[in-house]
Amino acid sequence: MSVHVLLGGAPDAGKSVALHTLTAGLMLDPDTQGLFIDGKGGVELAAWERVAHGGVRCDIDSATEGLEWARKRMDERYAYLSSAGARKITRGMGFGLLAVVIDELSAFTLYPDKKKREAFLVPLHDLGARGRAAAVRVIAATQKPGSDVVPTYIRDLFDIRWALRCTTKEASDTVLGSGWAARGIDASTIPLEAAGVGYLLAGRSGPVRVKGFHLSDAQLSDLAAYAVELRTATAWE
Ligand SMILES: Nc1ncnc2c1ncn2[C@@H]1O[C@H](COP(=O)(O)OP(=O)(O)OP(=O)(O)O)[C@@H](O)[C@H]1O
Repeated sequence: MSVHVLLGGAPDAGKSVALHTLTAGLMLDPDTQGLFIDGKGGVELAAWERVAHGGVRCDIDSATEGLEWARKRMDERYAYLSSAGARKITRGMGFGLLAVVIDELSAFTLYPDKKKREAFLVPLHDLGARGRAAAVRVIAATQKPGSDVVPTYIRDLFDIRWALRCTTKEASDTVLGSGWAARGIDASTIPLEAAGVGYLLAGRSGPVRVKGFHLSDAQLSDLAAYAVELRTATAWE
């Protein structure tokens, strides 16, 4: 099963809206735990603050600490699987999804301090590589999907890729995988005014042109408030 999602595209292509739509789908299940990391200083993911473990994390130290927290949860799940003789976390085992949502991944993958950058990349890679069986989902968006910006070994962990409008065919191919632009599937041909339109690669049949749902800021804050309400509902009963 495919799990991790990478969204790439030029400024104003519609990445944040798409990221929120996917996030809402996960966070409206009250069993989902969310880790939110915002490379844009908190402006993008602020709506999810109240359901974010430890709040929305903006600086690399708290982002890394959050990833290490998620990694511990993942290890606990693996320990459970091993004691239960099961291969993957499924409903009914008492664990919800663990969603790791990252906006502007490149703020961390390009962080100037190499030590801090690597401290961030190690748990991120581990969550990407081993998260599948442990019901951990990583969803990340970036304006700069190039291999010089997001290391290829990280990028390749994302099995669902959504290329919104890109500025060049190379950028489109970096999100989707090389060779698609030459075959006419090229997100740099998406018109400027077509925000939310992109090529979605999910599965074996190749990228499909899709338009994401447009979520207004008011709808987003309603959904986020509902996600909070769902988590406190039991306290009212
Ligand atoms: N699916 C959609 N349908 C219609 N309009 C959309 C859609 N998605 C986004 N938009 C509009 O496009 C504009 C840019 O969207 P958004 O902020 O998500 O882009 P972005 O790629 O995250 O930009 P940046 O990288 O600069 O933050 C906004 O005005 C938004 O309302």
